[in-house]
Amino acid sequence: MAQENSLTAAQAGLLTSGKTLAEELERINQLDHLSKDDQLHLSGDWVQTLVNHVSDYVYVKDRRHRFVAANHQVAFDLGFHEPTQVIGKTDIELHLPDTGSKFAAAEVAIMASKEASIDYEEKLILANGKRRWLSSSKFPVLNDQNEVVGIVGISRDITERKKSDLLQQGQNKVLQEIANAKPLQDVLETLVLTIESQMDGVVGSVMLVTENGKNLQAAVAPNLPSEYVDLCDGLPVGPKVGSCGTAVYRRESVFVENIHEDELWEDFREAVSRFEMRSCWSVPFFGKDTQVLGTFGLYSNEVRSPTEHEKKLAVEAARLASIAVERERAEKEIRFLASHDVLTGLPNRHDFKAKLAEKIECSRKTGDPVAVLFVDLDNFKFVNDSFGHAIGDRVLTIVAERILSVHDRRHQSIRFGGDEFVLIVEGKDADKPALIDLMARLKNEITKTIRIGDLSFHVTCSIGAACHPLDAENAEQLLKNADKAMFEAKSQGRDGYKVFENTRPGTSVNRLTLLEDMRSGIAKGEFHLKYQPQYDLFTGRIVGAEALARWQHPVLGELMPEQFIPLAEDSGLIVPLGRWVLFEACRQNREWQREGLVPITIGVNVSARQFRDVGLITDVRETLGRTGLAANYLELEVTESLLMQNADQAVRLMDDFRKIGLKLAIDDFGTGFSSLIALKSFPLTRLKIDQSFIRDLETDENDRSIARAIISLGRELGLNVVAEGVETAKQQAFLASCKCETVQGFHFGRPMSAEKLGKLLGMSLTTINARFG
Ligand SMILES: Nc1nc2c(ncn2[C@@H]2O[C@H](COP(=O)(O)O[C@H]3[C@@H](O)[C@H](n4cnc5c(=O)[nH]c(N)nc54)O[C@@H]3COP(=O)(O)O)[C@@H](O)[C@H]2O)c(=O)[nH]1
Repeated sequence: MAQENSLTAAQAGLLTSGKTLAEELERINQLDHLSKDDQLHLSGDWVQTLVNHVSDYVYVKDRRHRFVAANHQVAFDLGFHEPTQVIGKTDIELHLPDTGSKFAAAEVAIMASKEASIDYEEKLILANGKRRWLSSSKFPVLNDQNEVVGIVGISRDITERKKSDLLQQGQNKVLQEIANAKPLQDVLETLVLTIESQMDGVVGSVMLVTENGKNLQAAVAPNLPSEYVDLCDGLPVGPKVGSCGTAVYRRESVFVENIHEDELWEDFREAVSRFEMRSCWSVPFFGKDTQVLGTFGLYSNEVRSPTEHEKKLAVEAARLASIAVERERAEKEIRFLASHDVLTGLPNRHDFKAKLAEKIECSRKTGDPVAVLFVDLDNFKFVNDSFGHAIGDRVLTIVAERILSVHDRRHQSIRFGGDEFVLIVEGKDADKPALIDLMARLKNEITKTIRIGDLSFHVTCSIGAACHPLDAENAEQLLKNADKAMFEAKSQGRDGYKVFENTRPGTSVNRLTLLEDMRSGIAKGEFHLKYQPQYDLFTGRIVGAEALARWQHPVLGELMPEQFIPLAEDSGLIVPLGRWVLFEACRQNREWQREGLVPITIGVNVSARQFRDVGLITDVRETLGRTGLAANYLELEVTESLLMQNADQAVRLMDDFRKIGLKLAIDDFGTGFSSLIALKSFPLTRLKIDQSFIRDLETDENDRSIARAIISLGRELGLNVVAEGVETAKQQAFLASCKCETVQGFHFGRPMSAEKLGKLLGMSLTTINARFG
């Protein structure tokens, strides 16, 4: 008995601590002396005692779900004082309808199956709106006939654990969504819902700060009334703009306990009076650069401050919001960088064809034309070489800005490559007359003076346009044709514009094809030289000839330098082509000499790209060596602008050429910007007056003055002066009156074959010099 009693007592939790085993046994032995009544109490009520003191809910319900027995915890949490107050009632009567029905449904299933349900989760919302999660185990109670008479159950409140799980899951979900690059809205919504799951009667929102830092924009507020969200959207940031606007302004958390009384809400009190929220707590969040990105707001329907736990949650939420926003911005930045040119900020050629194809598709439906404009800066390398890449970059930025200003950003402008820009023009502006007007405006704007620091200069450009459906069916063709038109504009002397003309189908010039043709054409010997004679104006003798390249294209026929030299210069092919010209001109000149003809100087044009090529001096030396031509019969013609690109280097190279004994002529003199001081330092032998001053000599007094000045300047500097482009006897007479020594032009002879010039050189002076009579 003592044994039984001791077990019963131990089970009832009466084994007291701090006693030795012997003492305990002695104490239990004494229980024998208890009264029968006490013994009854101890043996019967221990269950009741236990049940009433556990924090779990313990209950028995009959077949109709009415409480038959319940412990104190059930009664208290349902708002009663005594368990007897719940007896006879059902969950549907005791809980909100939804919660009550869910309990009943689960118990119906247990009774029907006669199977216990162990440790399953139940969620309930209490009458005060608070949420609870229970872990319940319910057992069917069977009578002797094995019929269900009710259930007995025990439920444990696992709300805290559940919230902690939900928080953990929510945080993981947010981080996963960030890692998976989910849209920002989705991530922020998960975040808000996660935080809301932790608090009763509280809803959240995320407001973002606009790019200019001056306003708030509602990002997400899934459980706030949409009218309220609309009210907040666009609010300014300021010292007294509710909780959020002020938190951003102060760059610190703002916890407003009562929005109906706090002065920060004074200006919005009336507007928010129709909504339920009573307090608002806002925690701003920051980017890595310490700039405020937005704020995490919590609204409670009670007048109160947040608990310490709630504050921590809001701060954690703000931290996650900042990660999400920063990630989104970084991604936007990456996307922007992938599709835009960093220097000018314009879209780059990425996706260009797809975009153009889309516009063409659209134009097919609407019937409106689409045009492509190809803008290419002329001699942009000159800018880079002369002023350095930093200035070159600045020029490109200025050009991009100018392009945008011309059409007021109405058309998509793309930086297509180094110094190439492409515009997609839509609607009425894509009609040909409007296109021409647009190109003229673009050209005028781009060529305006550029001022960077102390520098002041111009860049010119060549523009081509092609239009869908007139000139091309698809995006690729449209771009190609605009490029061709641009190339035509370049070929016609640069600084111009051209609309595509499909006059010679199959034979029109395509830059890329032409480039390939040129590469193979050099190897196949498709190039030849023509020679234009230069005469001594007083003796009538041929004293020199200028070698001028021609290309016998297998399909296009004979091409003039203007049709291929710019492309050769841009592509670098001018170096091998120039090497061939140099060799051929020297070889031919030496051959005339071997034939016993009067020795003359042969002039060879050298472009800027060749001049920069470190191998030029070696090429010249080798050419002279291989052909056997004496250096004083070779003259290199360089342009004024070429010399000025890098005057110091030019002087050094020219000195080297002079040391070999070469002659050096400055071509197109008068069109560039060489200063007289610079001119003095170049070891030149000859000035060639540009054709543009000769053309109008008869009518233009200014041109006459310039020509006269150049001739006298040359004389002063001890240089021979050649007037080129002489077409009339009057021009010849004027030049003679100025004592210009040498002339070249159609009036005396067009560029001709080597054979023809050889014959001229072999003729007697009287025959050939009729014009000098
Ligand atoms: N780097 C290289 N440039 C070259 C080479 N071969 C030619 N060129 C350059 O191409 C430009 C055009 O040359 P071309 O079409 O041959 O024209 C020359 C003459 O035909 C023309 N000319 C001569 N006299 C007259 C005239 O009385 N009237 C008139 N309208 N044109 C005339 O002028 C061109 C020669 O000019 P210039 O070179 O300035 O002396 C030309 O600029 C060549 O430089 C090459 O191999 N490499």
